[in-house]
Parts: sequence; structure tokens; C-alpha cells
Amino acid sequence: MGLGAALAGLRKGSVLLSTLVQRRMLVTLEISSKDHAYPWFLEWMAAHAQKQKALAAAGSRKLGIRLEQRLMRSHELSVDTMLKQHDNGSSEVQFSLVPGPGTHWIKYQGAWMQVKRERQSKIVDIARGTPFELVTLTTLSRDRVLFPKLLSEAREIATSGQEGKVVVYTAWNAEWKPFGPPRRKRELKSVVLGDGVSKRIEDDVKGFLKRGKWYAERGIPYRRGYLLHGPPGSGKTSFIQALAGNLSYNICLLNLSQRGMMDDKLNHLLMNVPPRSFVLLEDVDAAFNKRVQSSEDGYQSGVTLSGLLNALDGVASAEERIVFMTTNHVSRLDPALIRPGRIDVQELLDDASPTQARELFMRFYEGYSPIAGDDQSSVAPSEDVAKMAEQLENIVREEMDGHQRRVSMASLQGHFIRHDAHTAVQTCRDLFSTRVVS
Ligand SMILES: Nc1ncnc2c1ncn2[C@@H]1O[C@H](COP(=O)(O)OP(=O)(O)OP(=O)(O)O)[C@@H](O)[C@H]1O
Repeated sequence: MGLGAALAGLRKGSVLLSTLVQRRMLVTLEISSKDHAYPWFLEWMAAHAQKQKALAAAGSRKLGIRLEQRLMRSHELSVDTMLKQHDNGSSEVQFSLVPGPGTHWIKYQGAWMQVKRERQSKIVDIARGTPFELVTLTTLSRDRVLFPKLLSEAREIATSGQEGKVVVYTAWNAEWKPFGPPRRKRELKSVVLGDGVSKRIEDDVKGFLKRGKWYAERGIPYRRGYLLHGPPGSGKTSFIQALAGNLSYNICLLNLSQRGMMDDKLNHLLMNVPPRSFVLLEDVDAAFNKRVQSSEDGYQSGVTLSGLLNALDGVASAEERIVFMTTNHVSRLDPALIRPGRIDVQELLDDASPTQARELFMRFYEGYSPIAGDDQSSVAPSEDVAKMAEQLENIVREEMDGHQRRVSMASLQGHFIRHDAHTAVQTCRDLFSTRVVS
């Protein structure tokens, strides 16, 4: 009995001692799958494992590296799929093996850390529809300073591919997810709009971004809405993307007619827009007068106008919120949707005006051979390009004023891509058509 009591006491003592040691000497960091840092950390782990593997393969004699390799290899891995885009525009899918659930050991800047990845199958992250996960990092107290370092390294790795690019997010369940690889920024000047339109919008957005304090002092929600309307192919989307890139913003693309989109989901999405992002609602007129809901194909566009209005009004955030809407048919929009406070700036982006056509032409052919092919002898001097641009300008004017026929900027762009400068001007009349403007 005495021995039993002594053993029990010893066991209790050792548990107490280990708890004390843990409390005093160890420090733990938890990263839940709800946190932005979660995917960054997993990516960092994958990169770290790759690095150590390469070192071990190169015959590193360091015991730490080989030991770490052993400890990491002994566990299940899970796959993380990424789409990478190269500078030449091609893209490839890359799979990285990230540490799966279980316990791993890593050595970071000389300090050993225990990494525990746990998946809780009973708790589901509603926004993602995936099981809730938790990563716990444990290291010695004296090495706690390494946590912020490690996390910022992880963030840098994760965002390095995005620098100088625009990330387009789309709604995935009730969460924003990057859609495809980050896109290269487009020069704002490359979207040729009517007189002063581009500058007016750009100045307004910039002015708005500077007035955070002004809004706060007056208790006005810090948000601004823009409506770009006009015929298809007039540059609405391209301009918004170029502007976002210019201001180092990303874009959250919201399709209101998306399958499964409901008022509550929309509300949640608008409340959780990633920082420094424009919200872009495209073809906003189409969302409410789309197909009749049919139970046969299960199609349900559950967003109601009042749901959208509430979601837009409810967007309360300490950060600025910039919402862009586009439509081809402004007359079909409910006045409530575009009243000041919801839409503060409206601009028409129209079919090509004579000067827009000339400017686009110059952007395409100035400095380049206006004749297709490599035959340098046929390169027209730039005054010829300017003359041809003037010719095009006159044709556009004539077609518009004389025949009420118009051409979109997108068709002109397509035409210029296909033809050399000379042919482009000669054959451009075929592009014009009579349009009913709404
Ligand atoms: N004003 C413009 N200046 C330069 N390029 C333009 C312009 N308008 C359209 N384009 C070109 O045409 C293509 C389509 O443009 P975009 O998608 O921006 O038009 P949109 O007005 O948003 O059309 P939609 O109403 O159909 O969504 C793009 O490749 C873009 O480069």
C-alpha cells in the first residue's frame, strides 16, 4: 500500500512538474484555420521542408538537418494545389506537399519547434465548409521572439507572387478566395475613355481615400459607390481593374446571380471583404430579372433587391469600402440602388468616340510597324501613323453623325490586333452597326 501511494504521488508529482516546466519554459502559439496566417504557415512549412530536403540531399552532414528530415518524413502529408503564372503568360499547376495532421518537428534559426496540426472533424468551419483545424507551435520560452519572425517570413512567401499584381477574389461559399493567379497590373492610360472620365473617377477615389478622418468625425460610414454604365466592351471592367492595380488594390468580384448566393451569404461576404479591395458587382441589372427560379435545374438566385440594399448599407467597417457596379442598362436599375450614399459617382463609358478611336489607334501602332510581319522596309514613319489615326477619327465621326452607326472599343481593339495599321483603317467601316442605346 505504501509503495502504491508513493508511486501515485510520484506520478502526480511528475505531471505537476511537467506542467510547471511547460508553463515556465515553453511557449505555445496557436494558429486556427480561420486565421489568414494559417495557409501562409502551411506554405512556409512546405517550403521549409523542401529546403531541408535539398540540404540533406546535397549531403549536409549537420545532424540537425538529417534529424529534422527524419522527423518530418515520418508523418502523413497533405496536398495543397496552387496555380502559378509565369511572366510569359503561361500557367502551371503546382502541388506542394504540406505537413498533414500529426506532430512534426522543425528547426528554425537554431531553435527546435514542435508543430502539431489537428483536424477537428466534429467542428466544421461554416464559411469554408471544411473541418476546423488548428496548428500549435511549441518552443522554448527564450525562443518566443522567433514566432513573429517566422510568421512574417511566411507572409512574405505567400504574398511575394502577388507584388505588383492585382488579386481577383471571388465568393466561394461565404468566403473570398483568390480566383486564378494574380493578374499583372494594367496601365491606366491603356484604357482609353471619353473626355476626362478616367481622371474624374481616379481623382474621386484618391480624394475619398484621403478623407477617412472627415468621415469619422461626422459619423458617416466610410464608403463610396461608383456606377459605370454603358454598352458592352466599352472598358468598364478593364478600367476598374487598371484603377485597382494603380492604387495597389485587389478586387472582390461578386456575381449576384451566382448559384447558391443568398441574402445572408451576400451580407456576410460584404462584411468580410479582404483589406485593400474594391468590391465589384458586375451586370448588376441582371441579378434581379434573371431567369425565373426553377426547381427543376435547382437554379436559385436567392439575392433580393432589399437584401442587396441592406448588405450595402450594413457594410460597416473601420476601413474604407469602395464598391463599383457595372451595367449595360442603367435604365433598368432600381432608383433605390443608385441613390446617393449607395452610388456617389455615375459615369457613362460609351462606344468609341472619334478621339478615343484615334487614341487607341496611336497606342497600338505608334512606335511599332503598322504593317504586319517582319518586313522592316514596309515600316511606315510615325507621321504616317498619325495621318492614318486622323483618317480613322474622321471615319468614326462620319459613321456616328451621318449614319448613327457606332463601334465598341473592344471591337476596335480586336480589329487592331488582327490587322496592320493600313488595313485596319481601310476595313474599319465593317465594324460599325446601328445600336439602340438604353
Ligand atoms: N476604352 C477602352 N480602352 C482600351 N481597351 C478597351 C476599352 N474598352 C474595351 N477595351 C478592351 O476590350 C476588352 C473588353 O473590355 P471590358 O471587359 O473592360 O468591357 P466592359 O465594358 O466591361 O464590357 P461588358 O459590359 O460586356 O462587361 C478588353 O480586352 C479591353 O482591353
